[in-house]
Amino acid sequence: MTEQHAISIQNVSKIYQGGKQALDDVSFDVPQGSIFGLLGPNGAGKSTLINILSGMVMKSSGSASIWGFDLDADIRNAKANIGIVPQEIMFDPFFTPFEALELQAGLYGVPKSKRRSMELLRAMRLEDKADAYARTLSGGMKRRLLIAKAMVHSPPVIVLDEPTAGVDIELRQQLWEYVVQLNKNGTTVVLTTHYLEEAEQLCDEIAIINHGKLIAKKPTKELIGMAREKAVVLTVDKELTAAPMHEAFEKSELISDHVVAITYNKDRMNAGEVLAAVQAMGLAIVDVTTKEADLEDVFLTLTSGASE
Ligand SMILES: Nc1ncnc2c1ncn2[C@@H]1O[C@H](COP(=O)(O)OP(=O)(O)OP(=O)(O)O)[C@@H](O)[C@H]1O
Repeated sequence: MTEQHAISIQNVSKIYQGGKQALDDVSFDVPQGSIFGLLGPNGAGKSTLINILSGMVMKSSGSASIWGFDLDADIRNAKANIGIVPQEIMFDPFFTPFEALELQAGLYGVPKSKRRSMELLRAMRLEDKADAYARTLSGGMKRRLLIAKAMVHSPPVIVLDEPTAGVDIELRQQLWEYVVQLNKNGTTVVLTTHYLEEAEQLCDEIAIINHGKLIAKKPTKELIGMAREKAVVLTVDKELTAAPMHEAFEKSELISDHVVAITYNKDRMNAGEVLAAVQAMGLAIVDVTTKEADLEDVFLTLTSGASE
């Protein structure tokens, strides 16, 4: 058994009945101890991949292992080492949160002495709802209960599929704080999210899937470094009737009479050269702000480029 990867995915493909190819030869590893982001536009294949890991969807080919246990050869141990928080909220409405956790722990064969239902409810700030019916919980509370459910068997890897979809900002912040805490305590966290800003802040490493294919997998900082386009916003001394254009600029847009936003390719020129080109057009520069690339830029560039 190899222990260096929390999850290893090798050449995994999935073709659903009816012929839809949701995953096409996807391979990547999730390092132990990381917070790993799995990003992609709607329908990219993220849920399919997560459902394969949870055993809910059968892959068509390839192999995968969790904490070193092969999904095909040793599904029991593979499952024992992962906790999956699904995208959809599903509960038996007649159980209380405490009962739901006890039941889940029972399903995983966690002995009574090792159960930590109250501890998990406290961590998810649900202790005062321990004995309420699940159907009386708010959407955010249900989502937190789902996270607690995925943790009953103390798995070293937890996967959160869009955990903050439809959750208000304050609660999102709380959920992420808990995720960070969980990770600090040694749990490897894999998450899918549409909120690129959150992925950028939280994740050590990010994989991007588009149309079933892995199109990037890098440490977050490197991925952001892949953005080629940078922008400067210049305030000039003269009133502008048209945006100053130069063949080396990617784009030039008039923001107001005196302000122009210029996008350039950082491989072709630097900010100094952009300023020099504008000055050479007879304009004096009064003020400059630069815009750093973020994950959103990279994401859009990669996902639009790979769609052909
Ligand atoms: N059971 C199924 N049968 C046939 N096609 C499916 C099935 N489940 C998903 N698909 C298709 O496979 C593709 C990938 O879907 P998947 O749900 O994995 O994407 P996703 O990246 O998780 O998207 P989202 O962010 O919207 O959840 C989509 O085109 C989807 O319509």
